[in-house]
Amino acid sequence: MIHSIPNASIVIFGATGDLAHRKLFPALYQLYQKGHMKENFSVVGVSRKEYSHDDFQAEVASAINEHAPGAKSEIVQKFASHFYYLKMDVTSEPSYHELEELLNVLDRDYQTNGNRLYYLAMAPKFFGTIPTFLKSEGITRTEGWQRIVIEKPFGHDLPSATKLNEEIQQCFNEDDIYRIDHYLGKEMVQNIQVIRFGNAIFESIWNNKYIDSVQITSSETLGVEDRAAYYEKSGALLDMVQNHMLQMVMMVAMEPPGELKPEHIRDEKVKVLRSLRFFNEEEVKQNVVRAQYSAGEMKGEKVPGYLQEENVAPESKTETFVAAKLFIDNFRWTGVPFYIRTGKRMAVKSTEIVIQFKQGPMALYHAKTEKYQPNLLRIHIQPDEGVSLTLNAKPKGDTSDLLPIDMTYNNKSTAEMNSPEAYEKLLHDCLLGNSTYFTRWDEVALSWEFIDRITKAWQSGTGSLLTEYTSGSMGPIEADQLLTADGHSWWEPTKVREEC
Ligand SMILES: NC(=O)C1=CN([C@@H]2O[C@H](COP(=O)(O)OP(=O)(O)OC[C@H]3O[C@@H](n4cnc5c(N)ncnc54)[C@H](OP(=O)(O)O)[C@@H]3O)[C@@H](O)[C@H]2O)C=CC1
Ligand SMILES: O=C1O[C@H](COP(=O)(O)O)[C@@H](O)[C@H](O)[C@H]1O
Repeated sequence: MIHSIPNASIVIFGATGDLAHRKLFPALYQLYQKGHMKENFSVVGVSRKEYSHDDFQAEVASAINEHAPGAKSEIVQKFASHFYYLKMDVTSEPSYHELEELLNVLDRDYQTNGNRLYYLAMAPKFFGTIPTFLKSEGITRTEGWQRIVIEKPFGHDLPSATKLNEEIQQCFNEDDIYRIDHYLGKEMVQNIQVIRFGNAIFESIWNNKYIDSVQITSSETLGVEDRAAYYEKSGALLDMVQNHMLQMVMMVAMEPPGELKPEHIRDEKVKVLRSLRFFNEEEVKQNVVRAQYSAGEMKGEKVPGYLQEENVAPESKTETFVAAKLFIDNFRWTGVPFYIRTGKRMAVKSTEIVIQFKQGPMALYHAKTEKYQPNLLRIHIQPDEGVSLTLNAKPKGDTSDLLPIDMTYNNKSTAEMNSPEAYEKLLHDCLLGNSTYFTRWDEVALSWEFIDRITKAWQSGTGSLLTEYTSGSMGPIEADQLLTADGHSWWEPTKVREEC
């Protein structure tokens, strides 16, 4: 449900950066032009570059025109007039006094009641420093609420994430810490709950008695682009699996919450991680595949391999693709493999969840034909948003053959990725104090514990070896073998099927 956002000041640390320009300004703009933000708000952009307030407002307007197509210029101008700029090095204590002075003026001018949201759109090395100074310099000491949004990556392993968390928790209460995972803001990721718990026909068969296996694919066509400095250290495991992929697993596998309250939902999600089988080194080798893209062709154009990309070490062992077979050892899911895969430079940009149902007890029809397909429920996260259900029917006419048919609901079909919308939803929730779709510390800690075992096995050399896949493919053969060993195969994302 959409509510009006309370009066507040928003401080964006890293306001000249990529995230602020491509996602945050457009997301705030959408909230404003839809009327969810009234006039009583201010946004302070912070970074080290030299800008006047006017320059910054012009920059914000231009980012919105570029990244929010169709924005109306008079609304953009009015919206941008709420923006202020402070040149500040976040590591320098004295500059926080200037920030406080500016915020005090804005609190008064916009009657914000001292409500403040701090968004850390900065490199992770600053995630501990900023909250520490915000508290020590008294900026968080106002009458209103104080909330902080932390971008990813939240640490690079469990010890670093724990240390960071301790630093932040010394300055903000857990309830006021919003660890963002933008996949949780995606329309269809949020819809998983409704599809499951709002439809008796699904919830009653959502278990190992009726479900054969689950597949989650998030494939990208882009390569590492200009992010090698970050990506070389993270790879696909830390960049996508630790957060987005595990979040989707939790949403599919969680038990129904007692109530639709943030803590009830987050409690159920975290229970999934408690039941997730944590691999030993041998199990990592058997169940986790890692690979790197080699040169290939995308849309008829030659593209370089990962090792030829700018700022990538010539001998780099960073994985750009991960596939894994996961097990959730609980009453509902024992015996149902969860196959996940994600990678860069793959054939299509697509995120899809496929629930494969078991065959009925007697092969009345499918014994006679190869056209039989198991029933599949596909949840299309992006670029299309929707759900489809594959059934078997009889083709028209005098035949006993089978014809797989799709019943499809398309929520929205757009050429654009829906990330800005995800940020819009999440910013809206955060300004309203709703943390349902933000990650709680216990979720983050458990996901790191799971991931650290994989990293350790890879580093020790006992885990699976790094293999290769051609740019423009759907990943290495080893990822296919992970499934064929169980008599399964990857269901092609809908986009690939359409393009064939
Ligand atoms: N970009 C994206 O699509 C995504 C980004 N993220 C995360 O968001 C965060 C920001 O990413 P992104 O915007 O791409 O990063 P950028 O490198 O584009 O921006 C970093 C920002 O930090 C500012 N900055 C750097 N050092 C200081 C300092 N000492 N004091 C004040 N400001 C400083 C820079 O401005 P200046 O140099 O002027 O000081 C710039 O505004 C990262 O944690 C990233 O992992 C997460 C998901 C997606
Ligand atoms: O967090 C990240 O996500 C993007 C993919 O997001 P999407 O919304 O476009 O699917 C990924 O490209 C990036 O490497 C990662 O840091």
